[in-house]
Amino acid sequence: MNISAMSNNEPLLEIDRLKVEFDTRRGLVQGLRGVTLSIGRGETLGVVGESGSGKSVTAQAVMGLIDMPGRIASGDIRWKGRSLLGADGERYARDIRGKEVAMVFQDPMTSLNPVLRVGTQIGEVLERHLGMTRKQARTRSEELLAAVGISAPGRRLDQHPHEFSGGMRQRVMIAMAIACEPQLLIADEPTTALDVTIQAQILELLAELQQSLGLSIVLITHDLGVVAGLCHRVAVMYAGQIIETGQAEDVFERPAHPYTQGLLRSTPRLDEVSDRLISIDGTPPNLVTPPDGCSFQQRCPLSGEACKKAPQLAHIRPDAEAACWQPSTPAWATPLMTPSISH
Ligand SMILES: Nc1ncnc2c1ncn2[C@@H]1O[C@H](COP(=O)(O)OP(=O)(O)OP(=O)(O)O)[C@@H](O)[C@H]1O
Repeated sequence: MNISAMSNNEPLLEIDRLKVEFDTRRGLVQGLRGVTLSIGRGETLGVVGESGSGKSVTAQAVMGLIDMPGRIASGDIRWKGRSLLGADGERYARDIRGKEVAMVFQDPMTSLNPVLRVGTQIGEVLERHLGMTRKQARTRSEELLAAVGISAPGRRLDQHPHEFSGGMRQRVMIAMAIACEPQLLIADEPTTALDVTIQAQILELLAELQQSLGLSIVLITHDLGVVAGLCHRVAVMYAGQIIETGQAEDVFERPAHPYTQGLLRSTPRLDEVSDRLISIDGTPPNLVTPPDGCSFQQRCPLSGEACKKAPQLAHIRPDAEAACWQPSTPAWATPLMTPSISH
């Protein structure tokens, strides 16, 4: 399917009941246990959850970065309606990864080559993917550094990564990621390694780029504050599954899943003075032997008999879904719909 044949609100990326496993000495780790997600054009989706919930594996699967001992066990990943899996899909995926879909990682130092000048590294992307000459690539690299807010870009191109601060290195990574004018940028904890002021600047840059380039962004983070500032929609992950999803503002105002409520209680709010943050008791389940029923039941204050059966994501409001037998919201919030299975 080509772009012109697509309607504007058709999703760019669809992840469909994706299961990813890792064959380890501890046993078969079920990293993703049936993840379904879609991202529309110009949309920013926040993917949140505790460590080990499956956020990075979801991104890696889209980028084709699941290596041994991991494998995609079942499900599908589609870009503009076409699968990226299987022999045909792999060929298609090679054409779009790094070009139409690009990724930024948490630690730029692991992605940048320390011995090559920054200009050489950005230029290499432009020469390889866009067939530019060295001279064209140099001019474009300078424009890209300027676009991500790096001053004196011509001089900076001749420097090595260690001559840049952490925030500036992340800007370089963003410049490389947008070099081929992608439609989707996946950012995996892009600000976690940075201090708070620099974090805010990088998030502001992402928001600006989204506006100016019409980018869709998947922002992976464990920080709900980051999502609130930047994202239209949010997907909350727990133990390899999405347990709540909806418009970001809506989910933050009316979290329905007890896990989302716990995450929100453990996030500091600017408009509230609190002595102490409440953390969620307990630890996530072992993904070698996940529980039969709801994966949150051992930690859930509302857990009951029904939770011995696994809940599916179900509509709780027209625009929001939760995987919980007893979704609840604060008394002042819009009443919930009777759960109806949607997948
Ligand atoms: N290479 C691997 N080998 C074995 N297990 C893996 C591998 N990569 C991921 N996993 C497992 O898959 C699950 C999901 O991991 P993932 O890295 O996606 O979590 P995450 O939510 O991104 O956490 P973090 O915030 O710590 O990055 C975890 O149980 C993890 O141990």
